[in-house]
Amino acid sequence: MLKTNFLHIVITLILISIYPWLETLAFETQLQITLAMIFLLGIPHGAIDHVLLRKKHQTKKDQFKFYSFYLGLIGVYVGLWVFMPYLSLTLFFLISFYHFGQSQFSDVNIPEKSTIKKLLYLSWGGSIISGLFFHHYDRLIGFFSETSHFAATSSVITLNNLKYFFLISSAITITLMVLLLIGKTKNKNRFGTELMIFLLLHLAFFTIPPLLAFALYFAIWHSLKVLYQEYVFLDQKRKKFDFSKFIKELLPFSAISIIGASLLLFAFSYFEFNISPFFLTIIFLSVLTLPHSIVMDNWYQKFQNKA
Ligand SMILES: CC1=C(/C=C/C(C)=C/C=C/C(C)=C/C=C/C=C(C)/C=C/C=C(C)/C=C/C2=C(C)CCCC2(C)C)C(C)(C)CCC1
Repeated sequence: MLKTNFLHIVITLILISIYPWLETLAFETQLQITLAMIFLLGIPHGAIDHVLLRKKHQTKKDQFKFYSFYLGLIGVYVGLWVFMPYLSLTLFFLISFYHFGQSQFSDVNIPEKSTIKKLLYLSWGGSIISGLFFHHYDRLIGFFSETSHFAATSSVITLNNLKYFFLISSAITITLMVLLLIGKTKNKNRFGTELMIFLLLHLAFFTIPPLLAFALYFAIWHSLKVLYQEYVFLDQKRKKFDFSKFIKELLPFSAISIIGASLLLFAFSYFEFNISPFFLTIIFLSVLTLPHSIVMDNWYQKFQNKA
C-alpha cells in the first residue's frame, strides 16, 4: 500500500463517521472549507508544474516556450468558456476523468502509452465524478440551473442518464482493474487495496455533503497524493532537498493563483455578474487543469521511466 493511502483512508473514515454533524454545517461554511482546501492543497499541487519538466540546463528560450504554452492554453480555454460553455464543460469533465485516474494508477507497472491503462484512467475518474454527482443530484444540478449559461444541462445530465453512466463506468473500472492488476501485473494485493479505496470513496460521496465530499477527494486524495509524488521526485533528483525548499518552490505560483482567484471571486460578487461562486471556482480550476494535466501526463511518463 502506498504510504500516503493510510493517511487518506483514516481521514475519510473519520469524515464518514461524523457525516450527520457535517450535514448540519451551513452551506456558506461548507463552501468556505472547500475553498480553503482548494487554496491550501489543490492550487499548490499544480504550482510547481514549471519545475517538474525543467531541463538540467534550462535556457531563457525554454522558459519562454513553457510559459507561452501554459498561459496560452489558459487564455484559449477562457475564450472557449465564453463562446462555447457546453463544449468547455464536456472537455473539463473528460480531462478531469483522465487526470484523476492517472494520479491513481500511473505507478502501476504498465507503460503509460498502453491504451487499456488510459481507458482505466478515464473510467475510474468517470465513476468517481459521476458517483459524486449522482449521490447528490438534486443539490448539484441546482448549481447548473442557477447559472443561465448552463440552464439546459439538466436536460442532458438527467438522474437516469447519470445513473447509467455511473453504473457502466464503475463496471468497466472493476473489469479493467481485474485485467490489469490481477491479470497483467499479477498484483492481487494492489487489486484488493484499489477495490477497497474505490468502494470507500463511493461510500464517502454517498454520506458526506457534496461540497465537502469534493474537497475530500480533490484536496486530500488527489492533491495531497500528487504533492507527495512531486516531493519524492524532486528529492531523488536534487542533492540537498528538504521540506522547506519544497515549500519555497510551491509558494510563488500558489500565491499568484490564490490572489488571482480571490480577486476574481470578489470582482464577480461585487459586480453581481450572472454566475455563481461555485461555477466561477469550477471555471477557474478548469482553465488551470488543461495545461496542468498535459504537464502531469508528460511528467508521469518521465517519472515512470526513472522509477
Ligand atoms: C505553474 C504555473 C502557474 C500555476 C499553475 C497552477 C497553480 C496550477 C494549478 C492547477 C490546479 C489547481 C488544477 C486543478 C484541477 C481540478 C480539477 C481537475 C477539478 C475537477 C472537478 C470536477 C470534475 C468537478 C465536477 C463537478 C461539477 C462540474 C458540477 C457538479 C459537481 C461535480 C463536483 C461533479 C501559473 C498559471 C501561475 C503561471 C504559469 C506556470
